[in-house]
Amino acid sequence: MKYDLIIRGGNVVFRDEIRSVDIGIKNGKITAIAEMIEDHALEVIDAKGQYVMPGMIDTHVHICEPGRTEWEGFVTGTKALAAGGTTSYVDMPLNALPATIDRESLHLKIEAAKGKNYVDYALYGGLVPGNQDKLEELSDEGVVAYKCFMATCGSDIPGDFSNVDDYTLYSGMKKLAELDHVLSIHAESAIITDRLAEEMVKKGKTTATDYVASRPVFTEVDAVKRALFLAKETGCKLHFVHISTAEAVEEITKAQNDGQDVTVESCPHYFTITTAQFEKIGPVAKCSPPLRNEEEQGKLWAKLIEGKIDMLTSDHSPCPPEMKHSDTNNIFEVWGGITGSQNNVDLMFDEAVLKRNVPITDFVRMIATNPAKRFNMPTKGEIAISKDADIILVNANQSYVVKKEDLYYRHKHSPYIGRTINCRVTKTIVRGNLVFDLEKGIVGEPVGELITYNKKAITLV
Ligand SMILES: NC(=O)NC(NC(N)=O)C(=O)[O-]
Ligand SMILES: [Zn+2]
Ligand SMILES: [Zn+2]
Repeated sequence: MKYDLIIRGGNVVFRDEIRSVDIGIKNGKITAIAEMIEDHALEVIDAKGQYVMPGMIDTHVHICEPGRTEWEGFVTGTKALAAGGTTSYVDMPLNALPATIDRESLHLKIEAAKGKNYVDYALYGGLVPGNQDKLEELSDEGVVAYKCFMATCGSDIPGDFSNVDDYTLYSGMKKLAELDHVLSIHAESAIITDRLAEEMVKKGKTTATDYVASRPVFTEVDAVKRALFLAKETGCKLHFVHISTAEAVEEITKAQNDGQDVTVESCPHYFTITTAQFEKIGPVAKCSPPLRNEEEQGKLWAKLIEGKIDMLTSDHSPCPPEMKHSDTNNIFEVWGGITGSQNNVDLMFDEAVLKRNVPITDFVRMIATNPAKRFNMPTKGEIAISKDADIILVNANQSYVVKKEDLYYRHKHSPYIGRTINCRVTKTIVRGNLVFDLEKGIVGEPVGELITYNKKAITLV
């Protein structure tokens, strides 16, 4: 048989246009794109009336396995990703125990992940105080990028992740510039936000709005500017994770225009939940940087519409429900992190494309093409001949309400429960394998494979 699978008659989203064509797939790759593929295939999917696009590459996911599998594991986490239209993700180096900060911990991650992923996955290495001499071995083992925190994220648990001091940030950047790797940064000023939080709690101000006020816009902008300055000094490539303010995006755009190699991501929650809504929804919507007010959110939307946001990610940072509970209703005491990866594609397609007329080609650039480019996945991110057949079908005329029982997460809480979304991912295909079908749910075995990027091997070739 010439093809294993043919996807027929969908509105296929290419780099710069949408065309109604058939896609032929053989051995996990796209091998034909034509108005009409005459041949037969083992399987045929009728995509008429639906958008056919590259699956999302969610480059910001915290799977907490090994060590904190009770928060989220590979099986549950990647079922949620598959059901939401993600075909590859990058796992963050923190929230598992140990954190992924050297060869040994990376090997533990790789072992723990084997045979449990429903979608393809790549790994981040961490930059933390004291591990500068481990960055190279992480690169040799195939991490696709590095991650550090400028905000406080320390815990006393041995093996856990910690944030960088300025020296670590500087010297880490120097080393990563040498290794020619991207450093991703959680950019918030640790010193200022920690002190503001302390003051709030002392005054008994412990609501969601008080929490947001303890992490003002300028604390994100300040950290972004400092990181950009050090990156200029060291020549390090940067990526800013979960940026929540237009002002920070502006600083990043300026640096890009100045020739700095820097990219920026933001997440669905910053576009869809305001501070006032956070106050109503409660702790499940707590994250850092925090959810902003309506005016800030509007400015961030303007940046997305202008094309200044390179990519969208979930920052899926799950935890057990008890960690989202405070007996005294003190928001500062609960876990900061949103469980949201199952609603990346549908929610943002609805809000950006259907409601705000963002071109679908721009949307696909943000969810797939740009992340593949930035995080070194040359076989992914586009519907084109010889690329991996990582494909999703989206029905733009199918509304649904997010229900707890439809979520695949280990812990079925999410700020989007009860929300109506006006489109739906109906099928997710990873390298030619159907892994999610709206009618059947998750199908088949966990086919996800590890994506590695070995800089040394590539330069030697
Ligand atoms: N430890 C975390 O997972 N933190 C995450 N938490 C958020 N975003 O609230 C993050 O990425 O910063
Ligand atoms: Zn973060
Ligand atoms: Zn995160």
